[in-house]
Amino acid sequence: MSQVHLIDHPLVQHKLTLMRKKEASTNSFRRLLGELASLMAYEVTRDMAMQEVEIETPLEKTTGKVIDGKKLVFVSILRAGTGILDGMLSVVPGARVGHIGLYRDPKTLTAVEYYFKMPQDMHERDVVVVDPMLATGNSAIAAVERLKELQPKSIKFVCLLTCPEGIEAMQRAHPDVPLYTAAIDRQLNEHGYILPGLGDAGDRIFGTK
Ligand SMILES: O=P(O)(O)OC[C@H]1O[C@H](OP(=O)(O)OP(=O)(O)O)[C@H](O)[C@@H]1O
Ligand SMILES: O=c1cc[nH]c(=O)[nH]1
Ligand SMILES: [Mg+2]
Repeated sequence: MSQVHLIDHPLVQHKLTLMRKKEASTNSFRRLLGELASLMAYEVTRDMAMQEVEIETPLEKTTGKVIDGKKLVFVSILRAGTGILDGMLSVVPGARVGHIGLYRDPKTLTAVEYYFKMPQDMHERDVVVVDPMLATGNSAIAAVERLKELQPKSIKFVCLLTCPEGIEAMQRAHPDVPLYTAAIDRQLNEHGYILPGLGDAGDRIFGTK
């Protein structure tokens, strides 16, 4: 069973509440998502591998620890993943980036792939997949399935919001992939939207509705 990390830090919860409000403008929704993603990056990268390097301060030689950001790949599920990606990159600017284009068929709610581009040597890399919403789980499950074909060292999944149905589906399909989320909402509605949720994440980030 995959671990579920609920990131309930007060700053994260505060920003999420502002984002949920229907009157939040595209501008503030996008800014808040970026800020939230930077905060979530702290939790997600907590166990990142470090290496010791020799450095010199103005006073003497010493050693310090650094991360190897290049081994980390953020994989954004288009479109809405872009909103999280920017915030994560502001904290780990050296990370590589992959993109998977997926949209949900509105009738069947299955994920349809339209784009896939990853960095090379994925088998040497730790992957963090980002998408604000884990609803039915179909998109996340399809994205992780595709990534597993490339045999990365590890895969984590980060979202802003999920629900019991999404967690259960992901745990059934990919029990080895830990989930990070800022909230677990009540349920899905009949159109596969999370309740109370925040609406359509892609439309709210890009102002397309
Ligand atoms: O768990 P699921 O039921 O698959 O739903 C979640 C997916 O739905 C949204 O994308 P959408 O299909 O709206 O595409 P978009 O990002 O291009 O708007 C969201 O960003 C996820 O990718
Ligand atoms: O509530 C939801 C569910 C899927 N995708 C969204 O953008 N919002
Ligand atoms: Mg959408």
